Amino acid sequence: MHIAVTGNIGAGKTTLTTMLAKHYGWSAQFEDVDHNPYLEDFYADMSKWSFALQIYFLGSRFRQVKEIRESGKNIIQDRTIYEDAHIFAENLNDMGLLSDRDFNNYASVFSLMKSFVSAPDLLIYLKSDVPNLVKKIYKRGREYEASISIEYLSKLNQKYEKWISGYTEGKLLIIEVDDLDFVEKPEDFGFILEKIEAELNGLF
Ligand SMILES: Nc1ncnc2c1ncn2[C@@H]1O[C@H](COP(=O)(O)OP(=O)(O)O)[C@@H](O)[C@H]1O
Ligand SMILES: Nc1ncnc2c1ncn2[C@H]1C[C@H](O)[C@@H](COP(=O)(O)O)O1
Repeated sequence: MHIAVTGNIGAGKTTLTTMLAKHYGWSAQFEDVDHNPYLEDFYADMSKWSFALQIYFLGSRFRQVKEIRESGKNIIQDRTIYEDAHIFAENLNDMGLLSDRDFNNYASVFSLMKSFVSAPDLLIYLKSDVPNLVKKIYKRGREYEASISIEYLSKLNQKYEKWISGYTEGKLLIIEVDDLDFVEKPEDFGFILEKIEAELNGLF
């Protein structure tokens, strides 16, 4: 079984992935953030570092895809390789922060990799509006994320909505998280578990 949690920066993916892995006793796969050699530089100068960061995330996410394929374990994954390409890289190109030449180069590598990627059994999209994302990013307190603009988050949210509305690769569960506090309220976490189990009925 492979479940992936998807959503904008600060939506609660890492938190939910951790809680689900603990609840089901499954392995969790997290994004390469703390040891990422480009992320801090990227936020200081997006145009200069966007290509290097995209290639780094693509490689690191593809390593996870390979591990999921080979391990045979039940895995909960925090963000997918699709988001790197369809959300972040595309958005940087739209914003003029990743040149057409670099984006086309990136896209051709991604399209090659995509043929090796299997969709998760269930994709859980954590939908959140921009003011709530800002609050949660602030609560998390990573210094280099202080420069993230409302414009950047709004554009990413638009990309997410577009991508999710056309997602047909597998089962999809959309959870509106702004009125949920699955960290502090067990009943809110229970609500999410019920939804997941209803989607995966028969697969558990
Ligand atoms: N539903 C929620 N209710 C309250 N706080 C939340 C919720 N989801 C996430 N948080 C908090 O918001 C911050 C960002 O969450 P995180 O899981 O790191 O988001 P993501 O991995 O999507 O970027 C963390 O401090 C986390 O504790
Ligand atoms: N592909 C990416 N391009 C740019 N930035 C990215 C990409 N993938 C993740 N990120 C950033 C966004 C956050 O600052 C950190 C961690 O993501 P989060 O949504 O908070 O788990 O990496």
